[in-house]
Amino acid sequence: MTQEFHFDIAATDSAARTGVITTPRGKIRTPAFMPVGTAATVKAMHPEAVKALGADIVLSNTYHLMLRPGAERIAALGGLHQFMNWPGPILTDSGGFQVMSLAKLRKLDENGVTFQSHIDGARHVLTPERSMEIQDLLGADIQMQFDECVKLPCAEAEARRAMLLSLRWAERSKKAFAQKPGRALFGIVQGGASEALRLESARALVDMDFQGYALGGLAVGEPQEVMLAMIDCAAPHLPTAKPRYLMGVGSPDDLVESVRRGIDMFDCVMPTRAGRHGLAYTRAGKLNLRNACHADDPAPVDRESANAVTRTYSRAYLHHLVKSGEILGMMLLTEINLAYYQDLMAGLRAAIAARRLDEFCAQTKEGWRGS
Ligand SMILES: CC#C[C@H]1NC(N)=Nc2cc3[nH]c(NC)nc3cc21
Repeated sequence: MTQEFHFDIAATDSAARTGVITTPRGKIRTPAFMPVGTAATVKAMHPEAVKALGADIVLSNTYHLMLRPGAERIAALGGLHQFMNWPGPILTDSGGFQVMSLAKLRKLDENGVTFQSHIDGARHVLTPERSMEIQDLLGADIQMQFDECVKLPCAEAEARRAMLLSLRWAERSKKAFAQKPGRALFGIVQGGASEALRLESARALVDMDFQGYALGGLAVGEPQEVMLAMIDCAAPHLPTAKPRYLMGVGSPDDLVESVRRGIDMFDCVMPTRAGRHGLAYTRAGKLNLRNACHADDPAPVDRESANAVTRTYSRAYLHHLVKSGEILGMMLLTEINLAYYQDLMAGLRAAIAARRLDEFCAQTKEGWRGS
């Protein structure tokens, strides 16, 4: 097994790329969708099932795991892979976004963020150095720099202040990063909806030289065309040979349009969260199984699906489970949605390799129009 981290692009179709990221814990086929495993679990899914659906890598979170059960405890138990029974690659987010969105009584200064846990109110401090230490204790294969995630949208001056602080924290993250064989550290391009700030951030991070680059602070309520414009602005200034990761994105249409613009990695809570709320993502678009129109429908979600759950369980049964608040409803719909997301990514990879991406995207979107 290799002890290196490297990205090999196998084919391109316009700006889109397909390839493989090789890590000591396994290969990641790109474009890749990472199921979100925030608290060391992809909610409602056995890890074996997550793997069987086609996921090569999962995401977990520094913020949640430092609060409970604790990074040192996970390290003492053999690290996150052993703890959650996921032997494949794991990417950990660095905590900045979750501190902004979840923690109470946050105080931010040049050193880092002091905050109170949303779980028990305990006081914690996150700095670039502590975030790197936690991600190292977890044993993450891909670690993210610690950054300031200012609430967006915001004034350009505020976005610039946060972007510049995040650049200084990127330097400190890189300095504190325990470069163990095969481990990677990604920088995070900031800058809100400002092309100038995005360019400034991208260029500064590239000069620091990371193993991969993420785009953060998008899909936070801005129109899709603004998000896509930021990708068009930043992606060409990121090294072609390194992975590009769009954080927290997105809907199936977001994935398609971002892959076309050269994004290689994604994570999003949509498929898992929507599944727990009775919503199914399918080739024909979205299906709300809470809707009474499904109460007597014996048809499965998609009889052509490669996934057995999608192909066999009736809409009437799924409707019943969802309306009854049964745990099995969450499990089945989470599987249906992750299966669809992974099948979409597999289709995108194959289409790029065959240099027929435009045709694939047109066919895929035509299918959604059926909904
Ligand atoms: C500004 C910024 C930024 C990014 N910084 C870090 N560390 N994690 C993120 C996680 C995200 N999830 C979503 N969901 C829409 N957007 C995200 C953006 C970030």
